[in-house]
Amino acid sequence: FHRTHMLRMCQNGMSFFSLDRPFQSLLYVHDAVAQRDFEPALPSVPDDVLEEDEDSVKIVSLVKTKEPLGATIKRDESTGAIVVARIMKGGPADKSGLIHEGDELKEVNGISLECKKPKEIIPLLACSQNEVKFKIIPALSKDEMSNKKKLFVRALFDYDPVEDPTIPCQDAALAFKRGNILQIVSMNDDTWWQALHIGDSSSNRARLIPSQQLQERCPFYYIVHLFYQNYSGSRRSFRLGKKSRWARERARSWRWSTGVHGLVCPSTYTEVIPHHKDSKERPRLVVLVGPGGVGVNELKRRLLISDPERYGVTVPYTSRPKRKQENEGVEYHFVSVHTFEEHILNQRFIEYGRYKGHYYGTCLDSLHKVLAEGKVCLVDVHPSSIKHVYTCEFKPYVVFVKPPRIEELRLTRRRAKFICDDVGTNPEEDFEDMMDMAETMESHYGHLFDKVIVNGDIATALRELKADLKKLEEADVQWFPAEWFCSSPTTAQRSCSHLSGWI
Ligand SMILES: Nc1ncnc2c1ncn2[C@@H]1O[C@H](COP(=O)(O)OP(=O)(O)OP(=O)(O)O)[C@@H](O)[C@H]1O
Repeated sequence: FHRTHMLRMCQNGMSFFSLDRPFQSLLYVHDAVAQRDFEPALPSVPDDVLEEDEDSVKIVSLVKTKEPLGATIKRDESTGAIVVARIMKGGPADKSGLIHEGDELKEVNGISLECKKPKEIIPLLACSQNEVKFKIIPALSKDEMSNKKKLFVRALFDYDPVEDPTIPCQDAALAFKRGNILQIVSMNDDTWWQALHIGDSSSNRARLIPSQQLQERCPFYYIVHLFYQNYSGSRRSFRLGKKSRWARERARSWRWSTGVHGLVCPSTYTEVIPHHKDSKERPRLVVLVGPGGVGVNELKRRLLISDPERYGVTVPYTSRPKRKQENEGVEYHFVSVHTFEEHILNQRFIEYGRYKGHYYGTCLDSLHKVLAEGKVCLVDVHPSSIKHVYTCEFKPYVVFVKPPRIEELRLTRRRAKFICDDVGTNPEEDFEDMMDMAETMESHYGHLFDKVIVNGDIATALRELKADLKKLEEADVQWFPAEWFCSSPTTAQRSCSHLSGWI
C-alpha cells in the first residue's frame, strides 16, 4: 500500500477505514521507513580527509549503539600500525561489511592513531556519539597478497587491443610493445590478466592483457606457415660475408637440431625482476646476433672504432699455427689441439668449430679479460650459444641485428663487398636466405633479445645501437630475467614449460 495511493482513495471517498490515530501512525511509520529516517544522519566526508594516496585510504562511518562494534584491535609488532585483529561474527562491524581483519586504522573521529596504544584507543571509541568515523587502509585480499610478491614480466610480443576481436572490453585493455615491462596484478582469469605498464606514468590503473594461455593458443595458420617454412626441403645456406662456410655450418646444424616443437609455443611473457645498479658493477656483456651477412661484424667494428676506450672485443682461440705477421693474443690466442680440446671438455667455449682442419672458438676467458678492463665486451655468436653466457655473472644484453625489408636490403647492399666461397652465387638468393633466417631466429630465440636493430642504413643502425647502449649504461634500474637468480644459472630454455613454473 503506497501512501499517496491510500490518500487518493480517501480523497475519492473510497474510504476503507477512517483516518483515525492508528492509521495516521501507520502512514507516519511508512514515511519514516521510506525515507530511512530511522538512521542518524552521517555528515559528508570532509575534503581534506583524503591524502595523496587516496586509492588506499577508506573512510568508514558506523552507527554507534550501546552494543560494542564487535572488533578487536592490536598493534602490529613490525610496523607499529594499529590493525583490526578480529571481527566478531554478527556484531555491528561484521554486519556493516565495511571493516575487515587486517585493516589498518589510521584515525578515529579525526584523531590520528599514530604512536597510540590499543588501550588509548578504546576511550576514543567510547566517547563518540551516534557514529564512529574510521580512516582505514584496507587489508589486502588473498589475491592482492599474492600480488605483493610483485610479478613483473617482459612482454615478448606487441599487443594492440584495437586489432584483437576477442578482447571483452577494448577500453579496459592495455596496448603494449615487445620489450615493455608489465606488472601482473591479477591472474584470476585464465584468459585475461590484469596488468600495469611500468614506466607509463599516464596510467596507474590495471588493464586487461591476454594471459599466457590465451596468447599461446597460436592461430593454426601461423603454425602451418612456420612448419612449411622450416620443412620445405633443403634450404639454401648462407653465402654472404667473410665467414660464409663457417656460418653455413652453424646454420645447418642449428636448423636440423631445432625441430618443429618449439614453433607451436609462441613467446609470451618472461618473468623479470628489477635490478638497481651498483657503481662497482662490471658492464654488461653485449651479445650481437643476426643472420649471416646482415652486418653484425660491421656494426661491432664500427662501434669499437667509435670508442675504443669504452668497448672491447674478445680475441678468439685457434689451433691453427701462427703465421709470420701474426702476434699471440692480438689476432688469435694460438693453442695446441690438445689444449683446445681440453677447453672444450671443460666447457670453456661459448662457441667453437672447425674450419679447414683447425679449431676456432670464443673462450670465456677472453670475455673475462675484456670485462676486467672495465670495458663493454662485444661478442657475436649464434643465438643458440647465448645460453652459455645467459647468467647473472655476464648479464648479457642481447641485440638482434635484423635485415630491413628486401627492397631496402637490395638497395643498401648493392655496393657491399660480399666475399663468397661459392662461385656464381646469386645475391638475390642470399637476401632471401637472410630474411628467412632472420624470421626463424626471431621465432626461436626472440625471447632472449633485449633489442632489435634493423640494419638498413648502416649509419642509422649504428647511431641507434650506440644510443641504446648509452641508455643501458645510464639506467638506474634494469630488468633482469628472473632465471638469472635461480639455482640453475645456465638455463636459457625459455620454453612454455619454463614459464608454467611460475605462471
Ligand atoms: N647496412 C649496411 N649497408 C651496406 N652494407 C652493409 C651493411 N651492413 C653490413 N654491410 C656489409 O655487408 C657485408 C657483410 O657484413 P658483416 O660481415 O658484418 O656480416 P655478418 O652479419 O657479420 O655476417 P657473417 O658472420 O657471415 O660475416 C660486409 O661487406 C659489410 O660491409
